[in-house]
Amino acid sequence: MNFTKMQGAGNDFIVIDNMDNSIELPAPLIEAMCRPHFGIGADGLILVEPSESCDVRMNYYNQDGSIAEMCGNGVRCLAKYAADAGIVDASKPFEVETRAGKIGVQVLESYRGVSTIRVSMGSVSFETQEIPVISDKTTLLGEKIAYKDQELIYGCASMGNPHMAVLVENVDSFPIEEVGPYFENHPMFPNKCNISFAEVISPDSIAMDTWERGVGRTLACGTGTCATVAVLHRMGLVGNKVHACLSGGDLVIELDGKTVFMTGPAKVVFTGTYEMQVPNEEEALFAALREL
Ligand SMILES: N[C@@H](CCC[C@H](N)C(=O)O)C(=O)O
Repeated sequence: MNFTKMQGAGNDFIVIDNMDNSIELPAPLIEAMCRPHFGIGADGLILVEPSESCDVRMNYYNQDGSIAEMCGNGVRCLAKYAADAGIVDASKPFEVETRAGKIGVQVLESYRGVSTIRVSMGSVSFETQEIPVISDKTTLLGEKIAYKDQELIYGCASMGNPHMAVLVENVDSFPIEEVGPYFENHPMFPNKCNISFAEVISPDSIAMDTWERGVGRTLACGTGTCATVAVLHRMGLVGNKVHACLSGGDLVIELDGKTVFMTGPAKVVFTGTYEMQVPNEEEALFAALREL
């Protein structure tokens, strides 16, 4: 199977052309392809598909093979792929269909293989029912929650997928690997949750990292950054244009009412062919074949 490996701010994806709708990938096969060291290795897998309502469709899967409604860094990579392959005319803005709705995309510039892409990410929602998060309250913004002997301040938001933003004093020393999975699988989140840890540096600058649902710690999360900036803005901690410094790169987030815009990079890393019959992956392959 031919694929293109791409990354946006260090969040990496296997991108596969499915414009003829001929490819259906069972979850165990996606997991095998994304598995670091044994597979191609990626945080997620994107099938580039035709759309009836937009210029192109993003069919997104997490590293563990689970479906996600939306991926911010992934949509920039898909946009670059579609532009480079001539699937869309990138000289003007275009639209991408996702499970979270229509996303507006504009390729701002391409320089030395890196495209800078501005994405209209749609509306943020703070409604607990929409996120979803189980609570008596209609929104959770600036709430306190206990973790072991600590009291953490957090807020929740949806960018089509669920997010919890936790305020931390120092993102580099915070035990993300421990706290991330605890909240990802917390009973308050019926669909699990992406957990971002944010340090406010100034009203227009934050440092953050995300523990992603279905993946683990990643170098950047686009929807997580949008949700976190929106939560921090509602808590009065940042303005409406914020520079986010993530482990894998930087994103700029702008808020216009409830609409969120994200600007960041997208790059092709390499192209290749995935050999399906690798001995170490026999079990995953058999499981995948059983599902076909
Ligand atoms: N990396 C992404 C988010 C991918 C989906 C997420 N793990 C989920 O399950 O919702 C991004 O850049 O937004």
